[in-house]
Amino acid sequence: MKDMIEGYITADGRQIGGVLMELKNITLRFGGVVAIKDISFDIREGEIRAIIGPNGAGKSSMLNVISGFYVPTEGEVWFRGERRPAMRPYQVARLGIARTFQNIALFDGMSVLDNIMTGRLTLMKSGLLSQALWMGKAAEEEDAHREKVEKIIDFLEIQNIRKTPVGRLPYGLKKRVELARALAAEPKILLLDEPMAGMNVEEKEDMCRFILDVNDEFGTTTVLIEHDMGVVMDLSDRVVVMDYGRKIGDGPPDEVRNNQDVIDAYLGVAHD
Ligand SMILES: Nc1ncnc2c1ncn2[C@@H]1O[C@H](COP(=O)(O)OP(=O)(O)OP(=O)(O)O)[C@@H](O)[C@H]1O
Repeated sequence: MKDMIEGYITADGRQIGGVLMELKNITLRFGGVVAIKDISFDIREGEIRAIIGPNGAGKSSMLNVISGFYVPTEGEVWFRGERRPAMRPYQVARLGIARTFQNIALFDGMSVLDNIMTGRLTLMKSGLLSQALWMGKAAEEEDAHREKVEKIIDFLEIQNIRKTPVGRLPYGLKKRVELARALAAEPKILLLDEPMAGMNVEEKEDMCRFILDVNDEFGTTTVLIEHDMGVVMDLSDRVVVMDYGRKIGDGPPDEVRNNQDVIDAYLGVAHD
């Protein structure tokens, strides 16, 4: 039963909370190209929210608006009850929004552990200078960060590769390390840009399980773009459907699946 203020209980019995982020009448233009046209929707605490649509529909642009990387040409982004001003990416990271990318963005020469540690940089209080002047405190802080990171490593079952340079890992594991790094930032909202792209069936199953487990264990609000409809239908609580920059559907997977506009625009179209 849905309640606009308090949230709702999902079919599988999870409690979804109140509105965490609200996108209000978002329009985004790149010169003459209108990537997003007057779209509004919200993201609730604890929810897995998918954004789907054909190629060029505006999904990545929308993810970049949510992350704060793009400032919308028109419209407002509200986060935790306040209008979010234009911000620099590091300021957004401090607000608690972490993401993974369509193309993996990890440091190939660094170990899995060190890559994941970089996810905690925005949470670290002691910089280089304080480390030099006040070693004890900085070391203590680093221990605490390592402990958090080790927990995530255990949770995502990557203990056996923690010292391996990321460049040597197969694709599916790299994606899992990326997820681990995003989680290391303890995000309020986790943004996943095509987390299953390029994966085989087994890797997809693993990734699905981890996304659900993360949501279950940490209550992480998750927004994901995904092309694999099976994955979207299995994973998400609510789905926004975009086509040519417009929103043509918004609701639980079953509702969206039966929406004729969506069938015409997306489900009926062959996709890679
Ligand atoms: N930086 C940019 N400069 C100019 N046009 C852009 C830019 N980014 C996106 N666009 C245009 O905006 C529209 C939406 O693109 P976007 O990448 O958001 O779609 P998408 O749904 O994520 O596509 P895909 O599924 O192929 O990744 C497209 O017409 C694209 O060419």
